[in-house]
Amino acid sequence: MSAGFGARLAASVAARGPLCAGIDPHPGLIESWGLPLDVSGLERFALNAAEVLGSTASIVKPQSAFFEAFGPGGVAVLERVIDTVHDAGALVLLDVKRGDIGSTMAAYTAAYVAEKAAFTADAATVSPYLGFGSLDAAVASAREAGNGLFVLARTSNPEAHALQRARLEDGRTVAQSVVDAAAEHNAGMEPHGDVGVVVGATVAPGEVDLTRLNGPVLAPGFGAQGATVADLHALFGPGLPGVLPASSRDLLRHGPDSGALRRAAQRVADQLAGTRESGH
Ligand SMILES: O=C(O)c1cc(=O)[nH]c(=O)n1[C@@H]1O[C@H](COP(=O)(O)O)[C@@H](O)[C@H]1O
Repeated sequence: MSAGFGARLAASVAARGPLCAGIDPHPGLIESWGLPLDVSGLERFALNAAEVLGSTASIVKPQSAFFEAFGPGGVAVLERVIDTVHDAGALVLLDVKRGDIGSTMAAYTAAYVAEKAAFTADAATVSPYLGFGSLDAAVASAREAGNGLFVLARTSNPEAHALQRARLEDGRTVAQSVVDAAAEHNAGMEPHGDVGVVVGATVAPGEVDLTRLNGPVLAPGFGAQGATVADLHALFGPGLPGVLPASSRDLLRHGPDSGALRRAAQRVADQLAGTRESGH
């Protein structure tokens, strides 16, 4: 059996840095690459992006919604994207944000992260907002298969504030309770656990305490949603320990030229590694 997700992610980040490159084939982006708005255009867009970003970033996050929007043909393209990213040497975090009662979660788990799952991703995004316990079995079967989960805790969108900052009876915020539940699953794992959390790069510093998490933190909102490298440092600390800053549109707008897309991804990777000026 291959190493667990936490260990594979740590190795990939050590080799390539922490950038999580998103593949979000927005209709406007497909058209801006001069491609038709159909399954053939989606395929050329997404496979080109997968090849380039899969050879630059440590982990690539295809957003399933943009593939599902094209129907079964789009979903078939998503499957090829996963294979292409793997062939290029990166891990795949499939962004599906599933969340349901436990018995239904078992089917989503079989689709995405269990042993012999229908899609061969390394990890998937899930929502804990039917109660974190509804994800417990998914955590167990992902772990058994050597895969991971990223649980939404404090998301990057402004509509999330009221719900995720609300206080429980014990005084913790809802978002903090999600982080704490993930931490329980990760306790004692080395180099770190396989249950990540999502904390948007746009979130105000000090809102969420990640010190006990012992797992990866996906930080979308970096780039197109306005968060900068300086914001990441203010939020997560200077070394960005365990943090995977995620950017989709802000990278993809540099296509269709593969060289330009590769240079854009490398530039961001270098900024994150602190080898360049942070550029703002
Ligand atoms: O789970 C996610 O990836 C996610 C969580 C979150 O809090 N905010 C967020 O934007 N995302 C996803 O991250 C991507 C952001 O895309 P860009 O804004 O183009 O970089 C989209 O695929 C979103 O669905």
